[in-house]
Amino acid sequence: MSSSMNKEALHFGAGNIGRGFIGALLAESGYHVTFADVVEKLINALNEYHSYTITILDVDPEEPRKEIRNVSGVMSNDPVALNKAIVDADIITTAVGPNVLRIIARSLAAGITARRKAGKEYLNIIACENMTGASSHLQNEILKHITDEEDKAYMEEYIGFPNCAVDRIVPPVDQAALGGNILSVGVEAFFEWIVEEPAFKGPRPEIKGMKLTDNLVAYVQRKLFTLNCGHAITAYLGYLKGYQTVDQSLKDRQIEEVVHGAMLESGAALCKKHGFDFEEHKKYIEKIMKRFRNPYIKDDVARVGREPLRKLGPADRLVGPTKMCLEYKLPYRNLTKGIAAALHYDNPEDKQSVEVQNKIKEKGLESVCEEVLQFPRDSDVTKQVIESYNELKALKKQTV
Ligand SMILES: NC(=O)c1ccc[n+]([C@@H]2O[C@H](COP(=O)([O-])OP(=O)(O)OC[C@H]3O[C@@H](n4cnc5c(N)ncnc54)[C@H](O)[C@@H]3O)[C@@H](O)[C@H]2O)c1
Ligand SMILES: O=P(O)(O)OC[C@@H](O)[C@@H](O)[C@H](O)[C@H](O)CO
Repeated sequence: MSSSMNKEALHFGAGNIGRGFIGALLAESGYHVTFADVVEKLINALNEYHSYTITILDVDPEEPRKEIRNVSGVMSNDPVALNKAIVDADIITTAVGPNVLRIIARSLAAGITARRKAGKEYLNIIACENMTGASSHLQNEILKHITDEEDKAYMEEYIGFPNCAVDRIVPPVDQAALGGNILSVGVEAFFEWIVEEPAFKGPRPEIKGMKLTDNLVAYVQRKLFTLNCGHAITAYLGYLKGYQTVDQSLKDRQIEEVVHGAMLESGAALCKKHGFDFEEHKKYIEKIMKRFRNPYIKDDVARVGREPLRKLGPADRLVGPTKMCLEYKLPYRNLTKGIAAALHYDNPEDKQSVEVQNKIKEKGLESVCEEVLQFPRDSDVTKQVIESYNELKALKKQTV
């Protein structure tokens, strides 16, 4: 550690979760937080103001606004400055999106070599992304750039990659309406950050609001297959029916029923797999429905539905719980409706949506189910997805 009075955190991604959640917890726990990002105006603002405001978008928040201080920025594509930040760091976190982990891995590998040469010891790198095993994935990506045996041994001994589950809804906000600047961020009051205890190397960091567990997979899947599953289905059905936001979409009874039904289906499988109590799990679902309906949060369905190819991946929020239902021979009718809605997601501004639509046109739906969802051809689950897809076509015609 740099010194007990001056702890250094480096956080990749000065976006919504970076500023609105992880960076803020680190700063409130006494770290000086350096944000690394590729957006120059964000980095310039961080270096000009060294602080920003968080507004709590909720009913009667205890503390409606918070000032986050002791922050600065570094361009992620400035190798010298970034390397110094990696060497100086006592902890590194990320919230850049799962696809960007591969990109930052090269700089992290160079920084790890530099730490070894500088005689630095323990460091933990926590990838705070909506993905099972995000930190382990980052570790593997970093290892692809580490060829020196000494560096490999150093990384094995000193660099920890605890996985985590990260939960707080941080939507895009109208910063002018919040009376702030480019750094201002609006968040719901709720937050949960659960980190894999056994994977830490060296002393555990003390971070306000960070909870430790030795059963992380259960918590990541509980969150991804419940909240993110319901969120994604709301977004895709909402988009299909012409709604702008999550709360608007859920006022539609047809959508609400499928979303709630899908979360109950994934819940039944999660309880079988991880031993959660079903009654407790139902309360967890109700709380999530309430969070989705938060009238102070206007979360765009295009943000929640972003990158459908990632969200349709075999271990992600839609196919992952469906496979779990298949494993335990449980119903999955609403989940397949959600998958079908994602396959309909046709937003020219989202590159992955365009890619999915082109794939369907070129190869046909059944091939896409096989290639993207990794469901076998002619299986019952593929048939259900196709059936729901065709039903939703009619819905699309009614509403457009
Ligand atoms: N917003 C939420 O409600 C929420 C909640 C929980 C988890 N997450 C997860 O957090 C992650 C980030 O989501 P977000 O909503 O904050 O997205 P965001 O787009 O607001 O932020 C991502 C940031 O990463 C930056 N970035 C891109 N490439 C980079 C690079 N090479 N180096 C450094 N920075 C780079 C972007 O410029 C952007 O500022 C995602 O994995 C998401 O699933 C989001
Ligand atoms: O960030 P994504 O694209 O994986 O998913 C979109 C939303 O579901 C997500 O950002 C939630 O708001 C968040 O996971 C709440 O904790």
